[in-house]
Amino acid sequence: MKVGIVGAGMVGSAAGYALALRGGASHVVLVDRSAALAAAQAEDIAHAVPFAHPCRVEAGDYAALEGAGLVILAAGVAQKPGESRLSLLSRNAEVFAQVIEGVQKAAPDAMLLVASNPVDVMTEIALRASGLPAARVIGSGTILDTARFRSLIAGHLGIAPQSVHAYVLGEHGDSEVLAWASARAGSEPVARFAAQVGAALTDEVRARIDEGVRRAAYRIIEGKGATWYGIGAGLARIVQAVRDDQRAVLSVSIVTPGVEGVSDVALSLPRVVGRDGVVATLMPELAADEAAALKRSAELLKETASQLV
Ligand SMILES: NC(=O)C1=CN([C@@H]2O[C@H](COP(=O)(O)OP(=O)(O)OC[C@H]3O[C@@H](n4cnc5c(N)ncnc54)[C@H](O)[C@@H]3O)[C@@H](O)[C@H]2O)C=CC1
Ligand SMILES: CC(=O)C(=O)O
Repeated sequence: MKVGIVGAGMVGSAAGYALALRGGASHVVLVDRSAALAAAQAEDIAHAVPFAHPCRVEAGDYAALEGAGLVILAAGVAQKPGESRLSLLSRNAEVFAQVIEGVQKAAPDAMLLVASNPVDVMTEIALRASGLPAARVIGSGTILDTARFRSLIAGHLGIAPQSVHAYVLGEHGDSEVLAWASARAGSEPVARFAAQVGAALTDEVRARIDEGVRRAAYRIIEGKGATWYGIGAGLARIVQAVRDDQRAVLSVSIVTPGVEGVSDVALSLPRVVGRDGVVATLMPELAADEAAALKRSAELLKETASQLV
């Protein structure tokens, strides 16, 4: 599959690199308002290809996206230390007005995979501007937060993160919801698994994991200016699910008809992802406090998106 990436900064280039290493695309085209940056990133990523899988990597303008099956949108501004994702909205909404027009002229049917923050609201903007079906305008949503959650639970239990089945729901941002009630390690509820391996999930441990997930981006941005490896791998994972029609269950964001009484809001739930985009959505079992937090997250996103109209 030919994959376009608009925005060849840290996130876009990390996604291109992850695609090249994972063999997630046959052809990657990087587009940026700085043609020199896109060209440099494409050349650098192309030099990884001989060590990985066959893949043509090049830079281009929007016209070069023609024939792309999917376009990753990673253009715009990123958070400065201490800044929230939601504070980026007006600046990135302006960027998307140009970017989506450019993408649609060249590849009107390409699926859109949104990474730019605030990713849930940007997904709704991309949906409205493109006129594509909601299932084909996917935000990376909480795929990264879910990875952080699994990795911290796994570290506590002393097992591989791949053996943890747990999701972060709602906003990719401060109001996100760690779904503990449905979390499993192997086939066991995490608390039962934890008791069996002598690593009790006390309130203190849960609070430490919650903070570790919710504040991860702030910590990393403070330390190195931006985050890119985790999301780059997450974006490549979503692309592979689409390309290979995997029907993988991933926590991604699309505009959703109804969540906890809130209508038409983009947020993350576990969703089945394949060739046609999101083909099904799951509502995990939630504790009462988790359901209330998901409702608050949905209301916050709905309110934020409504300010754009
Ligand atoms: N969804 C997620 O989990 C994550 C999302 N992000 C978000 O991804 C976005 C990109 O972050 P970085 O790559 O770190 O930023 P960056 O500044 O390194 O890259 C952004 C790129 O967008 C380009 N750009 C800006 N306006 C453009 C336009 N009109 N047309 C084409 N290209 C344009 C810039 O030239 C720049 O190369 C940010 O909004 C950031 O918050 C970052 C990490 C994780
Ligand atoms: C920056 C961002 O959204 C993240 O790393 O979660």
